[in-house]
Amino acid sequence: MTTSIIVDDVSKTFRYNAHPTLKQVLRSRLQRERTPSTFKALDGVSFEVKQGESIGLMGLNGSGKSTLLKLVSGVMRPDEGKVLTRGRISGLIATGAGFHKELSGRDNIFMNAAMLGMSKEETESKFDDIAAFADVGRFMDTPVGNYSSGMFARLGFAVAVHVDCDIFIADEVLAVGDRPFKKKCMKRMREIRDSGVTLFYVSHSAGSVKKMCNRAIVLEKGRLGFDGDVEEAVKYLHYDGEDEEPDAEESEEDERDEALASDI
Ligand SMILES: Nc1ncnc2c1ncn2[C@@H]1O[C@H](COP(=O)(O)OP(=O)(O)OP(=O)(O)O)[C@@H](O)[C@H]1O
Repeated sequence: MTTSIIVDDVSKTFRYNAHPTLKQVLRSRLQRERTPSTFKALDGVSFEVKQGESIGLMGLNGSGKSTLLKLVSGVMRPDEGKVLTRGRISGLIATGAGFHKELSGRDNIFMNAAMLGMSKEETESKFDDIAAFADVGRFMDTPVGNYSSGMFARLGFAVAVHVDCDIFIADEVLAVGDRPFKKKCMKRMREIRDSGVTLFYVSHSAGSVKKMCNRAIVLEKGRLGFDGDVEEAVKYLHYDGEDEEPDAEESEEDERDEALASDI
């Protein structure tokens, strides 16, 4: 099987406060603070993905999932290590990313599609399908600055799922959007997965990862905690003593996802 993604010993460092005020700088000097100003959001992460694998990316808040996806999609570069990908990448990394608030939904579809590598002709030929998927109705010609967060997600996801790609990245897909839209997204992602596209799917819900993915990667404070079978990954996360409270939320979310998945 062809290799789709190689992540080789990747690290990414951020500053805690990239733009401190003069007052903050002076205070920290006067108090001779020795707190570190940087931290590693990703620390020596390595794995390989074969074409057609569906990966569930899991981990607690702030563990580095979105950062990893940004590196895989090329939105960011690693400070150390390398990321190699094969083929065209599509997906939704952050709701509303790449949208111009003053432009209408229609104009943003063309602009977003161009950013994902689609020609104007290709977008024109798929426009009706994209608009039907987004289902924002008469708001299509309204500036997207007036859209709700759910409408943003609809538009972004509608464009992303109509790109012929080799790797599909889905972050925050189910975080916004109403139930019918989530259902539509899950169904479409399954179709994308079944067509042989490599799927990278971020979720806090064990239920939807089990349904959608054949492998799971768990990040823990920027490090690779687990890489392998989805069921094992879920057990691994539940055995983590820090996760008592989220377990309860997760089971509620799981129930909703179970219901969604069985609806499909
Ligand atoms: N551009 C940035 N500048 C500074 N810190 C950042 C930046 N992007 C992410 N971080 C920090 O890096 C860490 C990892 O963030 P990331 O968004 O990758 O986590 P996550 O696992 O996706 O979290 P969540 O589940 O909450 O979405 C967090 O502490 C976050 O505050």
